Amino acid sequence: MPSITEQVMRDQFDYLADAIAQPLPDIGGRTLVFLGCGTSYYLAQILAAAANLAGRPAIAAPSAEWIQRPTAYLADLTGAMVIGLSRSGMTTETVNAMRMARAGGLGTLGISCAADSDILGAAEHSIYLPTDPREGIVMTVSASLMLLAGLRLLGQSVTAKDLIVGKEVMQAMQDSAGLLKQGQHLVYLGAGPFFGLANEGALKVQEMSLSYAQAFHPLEYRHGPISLIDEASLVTIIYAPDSAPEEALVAKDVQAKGARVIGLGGPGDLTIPIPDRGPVSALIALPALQLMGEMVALRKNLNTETPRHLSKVVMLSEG
Ligand SMILES: N[C@@H]1[C@@H](O)[C@H](O)[C@@H](COP(=O)(O)O)O[C@@H]1O
Repeated sequence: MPSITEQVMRDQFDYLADAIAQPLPDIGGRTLVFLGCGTSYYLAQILAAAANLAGRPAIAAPSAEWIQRPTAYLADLTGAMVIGLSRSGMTTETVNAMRMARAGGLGTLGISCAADSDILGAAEHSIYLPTDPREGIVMTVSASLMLLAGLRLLGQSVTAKDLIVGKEVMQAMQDSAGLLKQGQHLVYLGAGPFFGLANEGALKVQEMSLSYAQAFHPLEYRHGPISLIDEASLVTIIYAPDSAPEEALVAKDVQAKGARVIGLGGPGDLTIPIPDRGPVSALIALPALQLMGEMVALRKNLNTETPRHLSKVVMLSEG
């Protein structure tokens, strides 16, 4: 019988189908600042890249960084719209960043999966995305829901077909079971909008399976980190269609040094085809990376319902 975490991952497509046509606020033409913590920050990275690719200036920053030093990220804040992502809507740094932005006269939009949460109350505009109540500490369906809403906000249309393909890609990830081994060094590589996705793949497998994982831009990996590659390495590459030939060379390079490769949208020991849907491909691939985290955890006999040292919300105590 699948674990609850796996069941929630598999059922996420029903929640996504419900959210696919949800009305969203108009965010105008301002510079966008996407903020979040943990998974929500990595979604921010994907969305900022997607916005820039669509001709819309945007940055992503961890909420805590934005509170402390916004001008280290954006010199001129005039007219910016700050978009805070938070499943719980209660993460202290993200809520405070939203309050600070609003007090400073910036536009604010909160995206959350918790109705009546602080972030939704703090922002001028809000998007509430009902999520699966069975979702545990590790964020899965909510991450996909916030990514879906963010992509749609940027004018990307996500279709029912995209969700079907996402389900197929997740199913295909099952075939990676033969590549998973104890004590593996896990690496996730992705370019452009897929860099945030690589970060999220690495975070997921760390949270779920207590495995050491790293994420890099594909061609950056050869500039030092490749020294760690050996027979115990499993490298997952989310191929960007416009740089896939170069990324395939990285795959060959790490394979020659003993690593096995999972290629999402490109060559590897296991290749999982992904259609070229621009940044929407990040949403198509996300559930598969979540499933991979669960598969690695199961191999280590870990229960992902109770991940070590983690809680669903991290709040900084007062004083
Ligand atoms: N362990 C969780 C992470 O998994 C999550 O990504 C982060 C952001 O949570 P939220 O989106 O609710 O702000 O909080 C905690 O750190």
